[in-house]
Amino acid sequence: MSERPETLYKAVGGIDVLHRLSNTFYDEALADPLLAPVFADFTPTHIEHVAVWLAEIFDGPADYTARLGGHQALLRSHLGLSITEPQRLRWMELMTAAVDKELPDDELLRRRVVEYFDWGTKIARDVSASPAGEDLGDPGPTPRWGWDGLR
Ligand code: HEM
Repeated sequence: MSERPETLYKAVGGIDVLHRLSNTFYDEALADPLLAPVFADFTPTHIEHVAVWLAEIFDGPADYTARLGGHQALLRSHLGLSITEPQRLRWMELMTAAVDKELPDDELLRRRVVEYFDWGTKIARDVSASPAGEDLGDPGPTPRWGWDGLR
């Protein structure tokens, strides 16, 4: 078997694939009765921002930190959303389908990416229980997710 690329970012195929993943996911999420109300203030920049965040998480360029406010800004954008567990599970269901559609046919790669989403959606749900504007303190740098999960 050929060697795996060092990072999940390279293994998924880079920013264009992450952009397609984000796009496919939001097509479904915005049409979903359980999720659409949460995304009432959705703007198309969201699709690109999610792709840029994922690139950084999966060990690609740190552009979310360089131009979009980094880890703290990502957490802050979920404050006050009051995400329920059924909404988190629907988010996971739609994202897992998007992963199956857009990512290379590599079982381990897909599993690691979905594991990241499971971990990250729990954080989003927990943060979303606090009101908008809450001081989150310094959450530290953006986490990185690799072939062995969280580093
Ligand atoms: C690993 C999981 C997640 C990631 C990586 C993620 C990523 C992001 C990013 C990058 C933004 C900022 C977008 C921007 O700047 O325009 C954002 C905002 C947002 N996220 Fe998430 N998110 C996750 C989980 C969730 C979940 C589970 C929900 C709800 C069920 C959710 C709902 C939202 C909403 C409503 C916003 C603000 C909407 C807007 O700006 O239009 N997110 N998310």
